[in-house]
Amino acid sequence: MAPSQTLVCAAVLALAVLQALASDTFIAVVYEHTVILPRTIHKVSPDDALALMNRNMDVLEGAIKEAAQQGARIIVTPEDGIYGWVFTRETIYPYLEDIPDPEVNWIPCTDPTRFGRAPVQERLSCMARNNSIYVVANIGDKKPCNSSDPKCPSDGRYQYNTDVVFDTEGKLVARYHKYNLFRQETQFNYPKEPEFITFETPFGKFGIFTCFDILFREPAVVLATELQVDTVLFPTAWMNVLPFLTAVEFHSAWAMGMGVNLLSANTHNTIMSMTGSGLFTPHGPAMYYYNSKTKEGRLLVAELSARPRLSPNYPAAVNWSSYATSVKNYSGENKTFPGAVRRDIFTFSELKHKAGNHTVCQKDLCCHLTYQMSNKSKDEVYVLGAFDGLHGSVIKYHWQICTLLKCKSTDLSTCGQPSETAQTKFAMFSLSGTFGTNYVFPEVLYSGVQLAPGEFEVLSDGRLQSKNGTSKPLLTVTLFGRCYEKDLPHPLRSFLFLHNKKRKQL
Ligand SMILES: CC(C)(CO)[C@@H](O)C(=O)NCCC(=O)NCCS
Repeated sequence: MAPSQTLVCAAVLALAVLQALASDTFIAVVYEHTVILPRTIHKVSPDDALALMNRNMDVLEGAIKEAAQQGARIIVTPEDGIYGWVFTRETIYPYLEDIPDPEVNWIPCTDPTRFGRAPVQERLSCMARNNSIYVVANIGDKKPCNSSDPKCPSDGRYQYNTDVVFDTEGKLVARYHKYNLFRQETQFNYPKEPEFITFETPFGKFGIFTCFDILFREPAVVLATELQVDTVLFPTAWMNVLPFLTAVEFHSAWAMGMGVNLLSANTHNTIMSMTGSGLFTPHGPAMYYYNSKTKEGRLLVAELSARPRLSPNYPAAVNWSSYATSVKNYSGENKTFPGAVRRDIFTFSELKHKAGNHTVCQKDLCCHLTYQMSNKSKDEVYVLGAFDGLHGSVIKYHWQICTLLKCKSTDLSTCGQPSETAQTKFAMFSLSGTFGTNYVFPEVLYSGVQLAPGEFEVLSDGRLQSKNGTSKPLLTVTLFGRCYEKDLPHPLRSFLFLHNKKRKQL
């Protein structure tokens, strides 16, 4: 055979083998872990730090074994799941390890000292290897630097909030440094550039990012649209915020809006309002958990499609403004009034009747609603709301929101305040808006912060509508739009940079 023929044969063979190994579906697990927190805010010894991390890893090991027994190929554990979040730069230091670039081909379980002391990576690697399962965890990376690097912090090291993935042999296959740090995370540095981390498996192409990242373009949207991942791994420590940003509500909406699977493992801490994990698909949640009452974590198992993408050009396949720009405004006699959802001033219009059509507009956004309530209770008020503007006090990013919302009480000044329960079911709703973006996330939230799997759909003309009415009372139906190109530059990135430089000069 000519060399070129041999090459072709090898390629064909390799493809055949890959196809035989590839599966249409796979079982995945996310574990909502109640993190055991350090008992002191003071700096501890490396041994004490490891002891605390081992207590958390003891619990995670139980979850990993259980996941493997249930046939899962991959398990996701939460952000800050091994040591918590109450730290300064100094006090987190004993918890950190140097995490190498996965291209070094390292199995910590079989070669634990190759890159210095790394007991956490060793144990995670062994848990993956001994149970033949991909393990996804969140730990801290430290990278020494010196004055030859003008951005090197004064204490001589970078510290990163880091996701790691170990494959079924225990090999480190992915390392991701969190790009969009949340405000209190001063123990960590921002990476200089966003990282777009992916890896291939027989059950699809995976991407990874963490928590606050999900609200921004880089790396989250780029992974889904340009790098075309099938499933996103998402360790998080998410603090629920009603009405639009509870964990299960927004994370399920992101999976639908982007047309990918999202495996979201949240930390469980009811005092911090952290609960809500799930295995979310483009068609809705396969499994989810929200419990603000118990202290217990929860293992969630579901079988997912390995190739869930609806089309290669999703989400552009949905024209979010098509319907809304084609209809006339339902103006009528409806008065509008302003109301605050936290600091954002929405334009609201009360749904006074049992059924009807409404339009409200703010700036460039007009929202249309057609609805029918099953019962119109005197004790409850619903509004249609619109918001088009910058959200956030420190980090400012642009939202366009259309929402059907239950007010906290019958007093209209409470519209937009958090409300967890409702009594009114809807026989139908259809919500649309004149969005200036392709990135719109459809949320439906029922009383008790419950999702509505299979009970609503998004049409290609951008309408979010019920299929057969709502099986439970409704808290909110929301089209959550993000205009990434109108976001302001991140103020904290440069602030922390200058801050570190100044500390160095002192
Ligand atoms: C929901 C949201 C965004 C509202 O401002 C906020 O409550 C939230 O949970 N942000 C992400 C939190 C995060 O990155 N945690 C990791 C370190 S504690």
